[in-house]
Amino acid sequence: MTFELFPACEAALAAADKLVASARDGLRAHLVKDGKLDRTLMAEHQFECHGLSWIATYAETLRQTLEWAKNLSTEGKFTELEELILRVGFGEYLSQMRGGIPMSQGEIIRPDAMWVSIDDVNAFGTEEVIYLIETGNTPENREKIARLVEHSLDSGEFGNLGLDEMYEMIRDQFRRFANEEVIPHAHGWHERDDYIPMEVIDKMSEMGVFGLTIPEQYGGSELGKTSMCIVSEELSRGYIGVGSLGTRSEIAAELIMGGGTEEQKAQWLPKIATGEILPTAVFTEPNTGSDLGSLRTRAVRDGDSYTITGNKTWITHAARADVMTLLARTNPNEPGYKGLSMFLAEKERGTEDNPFPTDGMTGGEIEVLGYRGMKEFELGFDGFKVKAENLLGGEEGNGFKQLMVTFESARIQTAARALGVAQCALELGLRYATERIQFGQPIFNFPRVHSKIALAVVEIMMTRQLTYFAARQKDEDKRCDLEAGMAKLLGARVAWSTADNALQIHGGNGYALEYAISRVLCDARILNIFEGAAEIQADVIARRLLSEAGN
Ligand SMILES: Cc1cc2nc3c(=O)[nH]c(=O)nc-3n(C[C@H](O)[C@H](O)[C@H](O)COP(=O)(O)OP(=O)(O)OC[C@H]3O[C@@H](n4cnc5c(N)ncnc54)[C@H](O)[C@@H]3O)c2cc1C
Repeated sequence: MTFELFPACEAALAAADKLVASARDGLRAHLVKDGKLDRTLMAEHQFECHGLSWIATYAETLRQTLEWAKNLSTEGKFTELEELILRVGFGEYLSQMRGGIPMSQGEIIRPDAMWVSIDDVNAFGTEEVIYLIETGNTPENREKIARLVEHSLDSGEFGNLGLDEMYEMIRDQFRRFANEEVIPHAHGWHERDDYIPMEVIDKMSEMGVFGLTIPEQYGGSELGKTSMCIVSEELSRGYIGVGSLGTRSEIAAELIMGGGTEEQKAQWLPKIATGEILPTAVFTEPNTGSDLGSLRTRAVRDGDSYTITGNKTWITHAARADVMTLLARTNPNEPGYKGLSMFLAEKERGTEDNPFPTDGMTGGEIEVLGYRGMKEFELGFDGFKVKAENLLGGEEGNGFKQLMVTFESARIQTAARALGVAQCALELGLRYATERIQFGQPIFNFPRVHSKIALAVVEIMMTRQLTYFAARQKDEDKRCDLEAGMAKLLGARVAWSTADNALQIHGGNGYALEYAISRVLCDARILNIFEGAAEIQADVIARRLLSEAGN
């Protein structure tokens, strides 16, 4: 049977939503005690709960992909490539929802594991779902996509992103910047473990990267999160380190906007917006990563200052930063989140020879696989002073709450960085596949090679639409923690799988340090770890989905 494409996708989406509801109900039937979600039971059944997060993420991704396609169609811009992306994307994700979704390599979640009844699994197999699965991710469609993007390296056209003119202009500007100022140098910076040169950061300041989302009143461009996504993706396509330079400014600005006093906003935001001061985010400790609520670094009030004592680790760009958004415990009698406060801790910018010149603070570099260009440090604080006026919001005990307000933006931005890394890997894989000759022809001609390219084109576009959706929600002041978490979760997986597949396309050369894809693989790996590790992200999403349905 043949169906009209959009109505078939609508019907399949309705079936997908029912499957998600069935998984959620199945889980709740096992995890709710006395009408309340039992956290201990939830922890015991983490695999199943995280499965719910993944199928819900797939359903939301399909919804946003269909919205994108319909909007393009209305504007007369729905060409063969976008139609193929929609077809392959729906076919593949529906098929995985029925048969099993990879939460990580080897961890496949299937409906029956979430107590979805066999009847509900069968009900998911509607005529439209079967039609889309059978006609979607076929070898013919993958080859057509591959042929349509085969010569797209110069134009950067891998399907219409669905952006309006203003966003396209921003994208163009940053794409050119990445092509000219970043890509030619990125691999050298990585190989030598160099800092990204200050001249590059200065140019980014001039282009307004650090003040993109800061209100005009404080010297920013007040452009919103969609612009932030576009800029972060294009810069990260050049190099993840460059795309991540804005992350700390974004976190600091969000913290100050959300929790700062008027004086703090006036003092800090204009300088962050212009790039005059570079912030760093100081949260993680040697014994405290995902479980931030138990962190131990102490801040003790002593007249008009606080004295900080403790150890932090994994602090990105710490030496070159001018201010630290530092989370510390002000109330030792309150062991959880409530005892934490956030500080805007000033420090002197370090140099290569003297990275940590400020009194009361020491640091040592952590050597890393990828994500270089800013360097990572462990920090020691012993008698380090912060002015009392630099307690964020002027009131103790709000640090974790203030940080939580920034999670949505930070996750959207990280999803965008993941998309940039994935796009970079896709382009490297495509270039190599079209240039490398084996058995008398470009390896691109072999289905197992061009399929990898085609599926990357599809998944990147779908994840992009989910990320843009979260950004739009944020711009409209709507709660979007769920969508932001989903975009981050999926984006990190797509970045990793695309980088891994692109390296595979390079064969042995991909394993050589001199080839850029070796770096991109290492860069992609971090995305599943920071800004909420994949397991934590899935847990947060599951908790929200399971709680929403009842208590
Ligand atoms: C390159 C890099 C840069 C970073 N930059 C910064 C920075 O600038 N500032 C900063 O403060 N921090 C930074 N971090 C730290 C980062 O945020 C943490 O690594 C992250 O929060 C995870 O914490 P952890 O490493 O202690 O892992 P852990 O929390 O020990 O987790 C280890 C593993 O166990 C899993 N796990 C933990 N708890 C659970 C659970 N309840 N259920 C299921 N699985 C669980 C995790 O998902 C993970 O896979 C950076 C880290 C890296 C590697």
